[in-house]
This record gives sequence, C-alpha cells and structure tokens, in this order.
Amino acid sequence: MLIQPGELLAQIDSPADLKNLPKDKLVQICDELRDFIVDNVSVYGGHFGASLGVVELTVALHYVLNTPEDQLVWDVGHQAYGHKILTGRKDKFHTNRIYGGISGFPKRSESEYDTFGVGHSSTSISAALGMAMASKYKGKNKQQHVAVIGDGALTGGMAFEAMNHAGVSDSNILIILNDNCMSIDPNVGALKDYLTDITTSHTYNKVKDEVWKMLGKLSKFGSSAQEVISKVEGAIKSAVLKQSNLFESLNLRYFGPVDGHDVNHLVEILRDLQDIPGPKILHCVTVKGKGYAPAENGNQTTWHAPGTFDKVTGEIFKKVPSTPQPPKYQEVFGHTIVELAEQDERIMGVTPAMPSGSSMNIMMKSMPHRAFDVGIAEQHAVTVSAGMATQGLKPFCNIYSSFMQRAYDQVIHDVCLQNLPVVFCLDRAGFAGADGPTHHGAYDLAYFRCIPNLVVSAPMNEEELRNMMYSSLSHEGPYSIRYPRGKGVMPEWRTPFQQIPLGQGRIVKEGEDVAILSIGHIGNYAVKASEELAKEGLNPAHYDMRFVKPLDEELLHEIFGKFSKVVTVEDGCLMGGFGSAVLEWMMDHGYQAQIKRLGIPDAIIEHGEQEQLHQLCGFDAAGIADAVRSLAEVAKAH
Ligand SMILES: Cc1ncc(C[n+]2csc(CCOP(=O)(O)OP(=O)(O)O)c2C)c(N)n1
Ligand SMILES: CC(=O)[C@@H](O)[C@H](O)COP(=O)(O)O
Ligand SMILES: [Mg+2]
Repeated sequence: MLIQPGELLAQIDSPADLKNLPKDKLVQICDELRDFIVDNVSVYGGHFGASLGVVELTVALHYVLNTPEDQLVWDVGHQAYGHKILTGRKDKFHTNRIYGGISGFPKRSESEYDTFGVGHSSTSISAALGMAMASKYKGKNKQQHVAVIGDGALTGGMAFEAMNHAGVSDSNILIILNDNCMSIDPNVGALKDYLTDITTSHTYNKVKDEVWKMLGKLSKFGSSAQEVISKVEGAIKSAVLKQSNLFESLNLRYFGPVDGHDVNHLVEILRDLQDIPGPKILHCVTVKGKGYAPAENGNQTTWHAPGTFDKVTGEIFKKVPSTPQPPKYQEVFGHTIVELAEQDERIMGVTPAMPSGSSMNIMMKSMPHRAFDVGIAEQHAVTVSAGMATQGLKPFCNIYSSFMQRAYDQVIHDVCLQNLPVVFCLDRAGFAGADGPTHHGAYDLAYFRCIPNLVVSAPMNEEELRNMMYSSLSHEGPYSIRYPRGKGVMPEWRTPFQQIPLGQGRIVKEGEDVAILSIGHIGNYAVKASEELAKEGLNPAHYDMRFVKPLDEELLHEIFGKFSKVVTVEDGCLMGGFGSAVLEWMMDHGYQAQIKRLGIPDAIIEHGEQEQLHQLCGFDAAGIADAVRSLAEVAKAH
C-alpha cells in the first residue's frame, strides 16, 4: 500500500523544493511530514517517537542549511525519518527497513544527504567535527557542520571525547542537543538532572533571554551577529555561563534552551547561528512522540518502536496466538536473573541503556538496589561490572552483541586479563533483522573466542539459557552467554536449574555419514533439517556444542573418530568463529574430515527479517539440509 503524502509534502522532492516554500508554509509542511510518518510507521512499523520529536528541527535544518553541501549528521539515526522523506526518499519510504528497501538509519550509500552512516549511538559530534576539520583544511570556510544528538546519546563517552576536542578545535561546528528527557527508556544519570536544571533554572533563563533579545535585534539594526554576540559574550561568560554551564566550560558557546517545536523560531535561530563561527551548541527541548497523542502522552518507551498500530485508536497490533508461545530469550534472561538473585546475594545487574530491550527492567523493578541502567555507556558498563567483581560480587552485564563491540578493550583489559568473574549476556546475537548491519550481532563469537580466560557459550533453547546462567555462578572467571533477538522454542521454559559442566556439549541426535555441529539457537534449524532429510532416507547426527570455548574435546574426539563429513552451523561470522574453532581443533589433533562451515560470510549483510537473512546466507533449515546432502553424496560416492 503506497501512502499518499499531503498536498504540500507531495511537491517536496528535495530540500531545494523545501527552501522555495514561503516561511508561512513551514507549519503546514511540519504537519504533513508528521502525518506521513504516522501513516507509514503505523502500517509498516519502525522507530517512531524519536522522528516525531524532531519534525520541526528537521524542517528548519533543511530550510536553512544548504544540504548536502552543508553537512548534517544525525546521531543514532533512528530519528531521521523526516530527513529521509525530505531528501528524495518519500516515494520509497514504505520500503523502510524491509528487505531490499531503504535502511532505517542514514547510510552514505543510500543518499548524498546521509553524510555519515549511523546506528550506534554518540558518534555524531566526532564525525561532524572531522568533517569540519576537513573543510577548514581544504579552505571551505562557508560550509556548515551540524551534529544532532539526543540527550540519551549524550550520555555516551564518545560524545564527551568529541566535545573535549571540539572546544579547542576552532572548527565551525554546531551541536544540536535534542533534549526530550528520554533514551529508549527514561534517560538516566547526573547529566539528565543537569539538563533539566538548566532548562528550568530562573537565573540561567534570565541571562539566556537577554541573549535572545539581542539576537532578535540583529536584523533590525543591520549589525552582524558576530558583533552583537561578541558584545554580550564577555558579560554573560563572566556573569553566569562560564561558571555554571558545562558546555561553556568546555569552550562551546551555549544557546538555549529553546522550544524545539517552534519551527519559525528555529529557522531564525539557525540562521543567526550560521554567522557565528567556532564550536557551539544549541539546546532544543522537544517531546518524544510529539503530535501523536498516544505516543506523546502514553508510554514513550513503548512508542520508541511500537510495531504496527491503528493510527486512529493508537492500538498497537499484537498477534494473539491460539496456543502458548515460547517466550523471548530476553524475557527468559530477565526472569531468570531475578530467580537466581533471590538465592544468591552476590548477583547484580548492569545494562547500558537497554532495560526494556534486555528485560533487565524486571530486576530493576524488583531489586532496584541491585540492577542498574548506566546510560549509553557500554565501556563503563563492562568496567563498572569488573569493579564490582573485584569486591566479590557476581555482576551480570547484559549488552547487545553489536553494542559490545564498543567495549572490547574493557572486556580484555579490565575483565579477562584479571580473570574477573563477570557474566556477559550478549542479547541480539546473530542477525538483528530490520535494524540491519549496524545492529547485527555477527562478530562476537570470533572476537570473544580469542580472549584468554573467557568462556564463550550459546544456548540452543530457553532451558539451556537458564542453565548456563546458573552454571556461570560457580565459574571463577569471565563467562559469556550469547542468544538471539526474538523467541525461543519452549513454551514451558521455567525448568529446574541444572549445572552444565564447563565446556560440555550434548548429542541431540545420533546418526550416520554426516555430523552437524551447531552452536546456539540456530541449532533448531538443524533439527528441522534432520527431519526433512529423514524423509529422504538421510540420517545425519546432530550435536549441540553449547561452548565455543572451551570446546568439548571429548565429544570432538568421538565425532571426528566416527565421521569424515562434518557441517558446522553458527549465526556468526565464518571468519574466526565456531566453525573455525572446530577446524583448528581438527587440524591440531590430526583428524582429516571434510568440513563445510555455514555462517555469516565476509560481507555486509543488509536489513531484512531474520529468517530471510538466514536463508540468504544459507544456514536456514534448507541451507543446512543442502550442505548435508552434498556431503552425504560425496560419502556415498566413496
Ligand atoms: C552504542 C549504542 N548503544 C545503545 C543503542 C540503543 N539505542 C538506540 S536509540 C537509544 C536511545 C537514544 O536516546 P536519545 O539519543 O535521547 O534519542 P531519542 O530516542 O530520545 O530521540 C538507545 C539506547 C545504540 N543505538 N547504540
Ligand atoms: C535505534 C536502536 O539502536 C534501537 O532502538 C534498536 O533498534 C533496538 O533494537 P531492539 O528492537 O532489538 O531492542
Ligand atoms: Mg532523548
């Protein structure tokens, strides 16, 4: 279903068309843009509240800036739907996040207006600063560089590293702080309190009003913004700002807070700021979900990415299955950690800004003094867990596989070198689905298995996840457990805990000719493949190896003693992953089997449904069956 834009939006194919509109049409274009986002996301799904919150900012930015010559960088990029629609992708917007369609995030290969590929948080200031430095170096002094960063993304350390640099860089960069008091869940931390304070402080706002009054006089008196600013700057800095404003202290000229939903005012401000050289920050106060009542006034976390919904009633569509369904892995984690923590007072929970996504919110609610959201701060999450572990605690640090990439050094340096007993739970391991390559958890098996001391495990089902969490408690070093986005396979999952001996795999099915060795949830495809193959008279054996490190050597001796044809299956990168581990082991132990490794190839795999991507990479049930067939044929031929 192609959704029709409003009358005015229909005429906008690029920012140049937008710039041709008279200023009195800007409110209308914002309304139509908002409606178009609501219409599309309600039908096709995707991120929602964040884009609604920056409609006015998006219109104002493209109205004032000369994009794509001026460089506009969106942080995370989940709020950039309006930007996509205004920059030539309106007609493709119904393909957003769908296999073969446009990406849900800005992407350089998709449009010249997407200046920087994003998806992971807190990169925008660094990227925009790099662009500004390049412009300066090339003598392109007129070019503008703008980073739009949310209050959640500002909690990420990289944002501070970038501001620390920007403040002394003398580069022409504008940071727009899109402050809606929300991350995916409510934003957390002292910085959030600080932003609320400067938004509400009377003293501060008095000074701020003076500045804006003077800015308002610019056009009247015909003076340059630079002149006026320099006049007021000294007074403001010595009076209040320098002492009380964090950003001013970092040498960033601070403007705001301003109403991020007043498009006409935003246009004026952005125009004025264009004349002010050097690093500066504009603090915009916005509302996540603005303009769509259920999102604005309801649970903003739910409306971050609600799935499809009835746009009139605000009812979010949920499939109601007729039979009991397996839980999501994240829910098994969330309930199990509470169950374990009730029995073991050493257990603590840490999540970097994903309480709902990881289900750590269950523990945060029932044990608020033992489970913490530390902000979008994966590096800190790992090291703060390491600190707790030095004191005899048993932290479960839950991080999405792709976000864990951020904290690699902390895992090695702060946890594994010291052999500290931190349990890493890597959610969203394997293909993330519609979020695409920025979010696929493709690399963790490979990047973890080379680290000494670290246990690398992956459950094939909910029961194994519970048992691995339970077993990690008696391990005296770091222990990682990876599991995918979405549902498991066991409707009755609350099974009694059982110890899984370290590095012990299990046989799922005896067989002959070919052995399938799987790791993690993806092994359920092998079960299906075996069922299909049985219809053809083929009977492969299947082993759920459970650990990539340490490998089950006893089981491997048994397998390679019996089979000369082996298929390995993983939902991780082939290079250096589980199959590589098995191959290395085989060579080191003098076996000579033919091994076919199935997994993610050395390529960027785009967005799509998880199953589509498994099929694309040839490790769905059909792909596994094909691999077994081809090896079985070779076996017969001999
Ligand atoms: C490194 C990293 N960690 C976690 C996330 C998941 N994530 C995506 S958006 C988001 C919240 C961002 O909040 P904010 O920047 O304030 O944007 P808003 O949604 O409020 O507009 C989080 C935690 C991510 N994208 N990248
Ligand atoms: C933009 C972002 O990074 C998150 O919103 C992400 O899309 C969440 O993914 P899940 O839906 O898997 O929690
Ligand atoms: Mg926010």
